[in-house]
Amino acid sequence: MLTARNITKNYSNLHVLKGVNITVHQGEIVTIVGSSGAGKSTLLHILGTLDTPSGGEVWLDDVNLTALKGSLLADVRNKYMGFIFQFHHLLPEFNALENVCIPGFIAGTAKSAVRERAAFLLETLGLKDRMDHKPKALSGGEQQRVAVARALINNPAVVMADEPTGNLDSKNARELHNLFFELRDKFQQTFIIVTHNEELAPLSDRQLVMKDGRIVSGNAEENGALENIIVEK
Ligand SMILES: Nc1ncnc2c1ncn2[C@@H]1O[C@H](COP(=O)(O)OP(=O)(O)OP(=O)(O)O)[C@@H](O)[C@H]1O
Repeated sequence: MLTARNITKNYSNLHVLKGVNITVHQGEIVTIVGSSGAGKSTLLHILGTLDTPSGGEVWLDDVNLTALKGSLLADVRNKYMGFIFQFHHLLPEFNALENVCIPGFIAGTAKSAVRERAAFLLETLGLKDRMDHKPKALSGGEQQRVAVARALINNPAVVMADEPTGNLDSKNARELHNLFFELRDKFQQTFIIVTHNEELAPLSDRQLVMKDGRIVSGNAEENGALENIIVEK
């Protein structure tokens, strides 16, 4: 579904990504782990079209995302990708329901349909009684669940999460991880998650380990190791 081919990223003579290949399938939760500075966030941002690679291509099904520019790229990103960051980035002047609706309104979907889906998602995420609260009246875990609902509003092909539980205590982090697995099981939702969390990574469907700008394990298809593919499935 999402395929990255030979991705490189250079900042003048700093080679941050050195030829990364990835294929992510629908309904998979893929985690990207590795030491600080290995290139995880850079890779996630490139996969999510938030950053451009120096070389290589990112494809979503049969669309070459790397070739898209300007408002077309923004439209495709808003419609097919959801994002969750370490800090929720909810807009303080809007309540939970309104925050979740915003990417749906930007996508041009009928307002009533967006509101209905936002309410459904917030209810699914256990926030039925919190929909009209502004972010500052929500706990950290609740704020992050609103951010998850916002990421899901346009029914994205893939959700990219960069340290989504990095700012949560262990109980709230565990609850959010369980939510990702529920969303995968119920809706076949695909996630790519950069994480340092030692509980989440081993539970994911596939753990890609990055070292010094390369994926060094977890990428059975890249390595062509049939036995790894069989173990994973
Ligand atoms: N805009 C930039 N300009 C120059 N160097 C950058 C830029 N963005 C990232 N880097 C460098 O690229 C390398 C990889 O950064 P990246 O944030 O992808 O690492 P990471 O694996 O996500 O690390 P962490 O776990 O600490 O978040 C680092 O050496 C970083 O300093």
